[in-house]
Amino acid sequence: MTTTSTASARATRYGYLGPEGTFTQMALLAWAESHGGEQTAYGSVDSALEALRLGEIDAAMVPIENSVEGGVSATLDALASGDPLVVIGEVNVPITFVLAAPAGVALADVRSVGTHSHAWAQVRGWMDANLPRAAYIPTLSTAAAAAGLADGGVEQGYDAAVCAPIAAANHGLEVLAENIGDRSEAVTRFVLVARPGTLPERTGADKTTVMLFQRDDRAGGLLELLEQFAVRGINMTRLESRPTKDSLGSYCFSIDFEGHVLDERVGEALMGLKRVCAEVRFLGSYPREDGAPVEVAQHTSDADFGSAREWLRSLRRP
Ligand SMILES: O=C(O)C(=O)C[C@]1(C(=O)O)C=C[C@@H](O)C=C1
Repeated sequence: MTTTSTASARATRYGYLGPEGTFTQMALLAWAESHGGEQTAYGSVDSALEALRLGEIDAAMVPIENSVEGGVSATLDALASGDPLVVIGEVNVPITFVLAAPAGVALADVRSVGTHSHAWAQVRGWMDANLPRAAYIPTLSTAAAAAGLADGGVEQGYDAAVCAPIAAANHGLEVLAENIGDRSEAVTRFVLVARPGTLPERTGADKTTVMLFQRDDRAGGLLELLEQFAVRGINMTRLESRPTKDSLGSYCFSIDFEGHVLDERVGEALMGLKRVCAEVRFLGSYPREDGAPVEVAQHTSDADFGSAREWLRSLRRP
């Protein structure tokens, strides 16, 4: 765990998936440009979120979703259980990978490659074409893979690392190949997570994240959840199922959707979900990074919900 301070008076204490040189740190540095703060690197998503739950830090930056490989299970699972946490912001980072190795190692010498599982999934095509026999060694982050090579790397059990260019430079590694990602436009979305008690203001360009646990397994059960969004004109931006870990075939659903808990249609949808689900874990409402305003579907504005509620009140108290 390493701490770097970038601001003065009562700095916010941020944690991130480290060590230095991860894409997660890039996300936090982008956030810190406008928010300042003190930064502490943790070895895993779990340890960063544990430190947050224990109050050692005020917020943690963690990866949640990649445009090529999808959801980051470690983050989704850590948010689904344990003391509640909420997302208060998001940062999208374009992903560029290099293959790096200590001086003297040539591409032809590489028999094994260390990196994070999400990074490996994004360079699989390049590996098949260029190092088809290389063994994959999983590491806790791309920067941890680079750090493991810094002292020769023999005991790490791999010859080269897939990492960000900055991680290769930080550890004095040589770049054997650049831009090895299979999709040049790959992006990872990171979320800044805090303890409950902070609700970012409604901006009109917001997202909300929830984790839904069903009451029972029956035909139409998922449809019942989804129609809570559909009938209120709410657009989902991510939907994933994760095992509840209780038994085989038991799943919960991690969902991001457009809108803020203070929007009437979102409030109504959350109440609908609360009625039909065994548990609704509210994981925060926060501004979208791209600032794209939510398109409010016909008959689903705050005014529409407000006048319908007034009408009902008039019927109940004639
Ligand atoms: O290992 C890192 O550098 C990370 O920040 C983690 C992570 C991820 O979990 O997806 C972030 C971005 C890349 O897609 C690969 C790995």
